[in-house]
Amino acid sequence: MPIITNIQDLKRLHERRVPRMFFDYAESGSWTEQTFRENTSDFEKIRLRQRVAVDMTGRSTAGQMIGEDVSMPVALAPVGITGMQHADGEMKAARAAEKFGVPFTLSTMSINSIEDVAGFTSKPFWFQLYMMKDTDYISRLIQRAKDAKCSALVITLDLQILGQRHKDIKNGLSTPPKLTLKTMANLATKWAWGIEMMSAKRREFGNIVGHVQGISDPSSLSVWAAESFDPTLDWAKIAQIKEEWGGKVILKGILDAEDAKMALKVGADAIVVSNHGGRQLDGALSSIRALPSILEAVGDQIEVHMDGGIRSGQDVLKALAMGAKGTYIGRAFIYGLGAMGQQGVTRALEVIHKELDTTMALCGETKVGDLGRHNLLIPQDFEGRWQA
Ligand SMILES: Cc1cc2nc3c(=O)[nH]c(=O)nc-3n(C[C@H](O)[C@H](O)[C@H](O)COP(=O)(O)O)c2cc1C
Ligand SMILES: O=C(O)C(=O)c1ccccc1
Repeated sequence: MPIITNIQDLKRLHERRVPRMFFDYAESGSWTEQTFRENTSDFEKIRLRQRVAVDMTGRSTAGQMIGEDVSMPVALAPVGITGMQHADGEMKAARAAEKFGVPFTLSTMSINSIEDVAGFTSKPFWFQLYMMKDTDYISRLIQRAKDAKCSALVITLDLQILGQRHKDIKNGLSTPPKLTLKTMANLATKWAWGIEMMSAKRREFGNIVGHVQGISDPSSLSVWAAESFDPTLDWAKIAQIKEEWGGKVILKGILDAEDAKMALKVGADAIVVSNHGGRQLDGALSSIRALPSILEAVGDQIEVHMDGGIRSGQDVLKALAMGAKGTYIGRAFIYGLGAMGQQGVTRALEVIHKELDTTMALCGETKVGDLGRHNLLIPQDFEGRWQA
């Protein structure tokens, strides 16, 4: 087994193992990919304050997210068609998260169903909901998530239509995928992935089986999303869904202080400051740059989480020190899954945990709860350079 010391190692193995179509799908941002790039490059602009001669024994990364104990405040983000990166990828990622003591979020767009994941794990996971036009179908999904004892509903608000991702169109990514000669030639070189995929329990969208009907062009992911998702989604509907669910609600995809205030008003338990990993509105602020104004607006009244661009434990530390109470990783765990299945997700979590712990020690801190702005050196123009 290769020696893996960082997330980039897993990314390289992922790219080698998984068909181009699915690697590109995971890696892509929308349009020019500016927001996607800045999600990571803006983390680099923040520097850390080194402190010395502080007793660094007894360190712990443990904390809580929405009242649930976590071994570190890093949840697995909902990622669509995770099961195409590795057979039964959602089940494997959920189990890795459970063993590590961090939350797993199952996407509506998963290959494994809610029931598949519930049957494979013993702790409650979180379910991510996309609001679709078919309200009966949404009600059934909510009931299934309740039956599976999911402990939070994560409602994603930033994808009622799909941002354009050039590579997905060129690669013919759709349901089912368009098998061009180029795609076939590439698939032929990914035989290890193919052989393993034949053992999958599920080979179709587990949560949305039977829901892909009456679409004018089912061969395009964006046409499918545009025709299935509810474009009339508004705060009143979000309040209704919250009522129907009756449990904890996390609103994901908030990037503006005004929207954060609306989330507070509908009574969400937490929000996720997120631009969908730079896959939706290209040109939007990076998540880490959007975070301070949102914390200022609602940070003392609601739990604020963030995702986007986290590729290391140092990034996690920066987000927490900035004031986020929790973080999520998307691609960082997908690289691990694509590279080595469950073991790879575990490795991604281990890498991030180690980096977080070491960085904490070198910053003179022993508890994640003690992290704060005092640990960071933030350039003067980092905030407030873009005024509405
Ligand atoms: C391949 C891929 C698929 C995604 N699918 C979903 C999804 O189904 N639902 C959702 O709410 N977010 C989805 N996201 C967004 C992630 O939940 C998360 O916001 C993002 O990946 C964070 O950025 P990062 O990848 O830089 O960590 C997806 C992201 C990626 C990369
Ligand atoms: O790719 C995504 O980011 C995503 O959330 C999605 C949306 C529709 C279908 C599959 C995935």
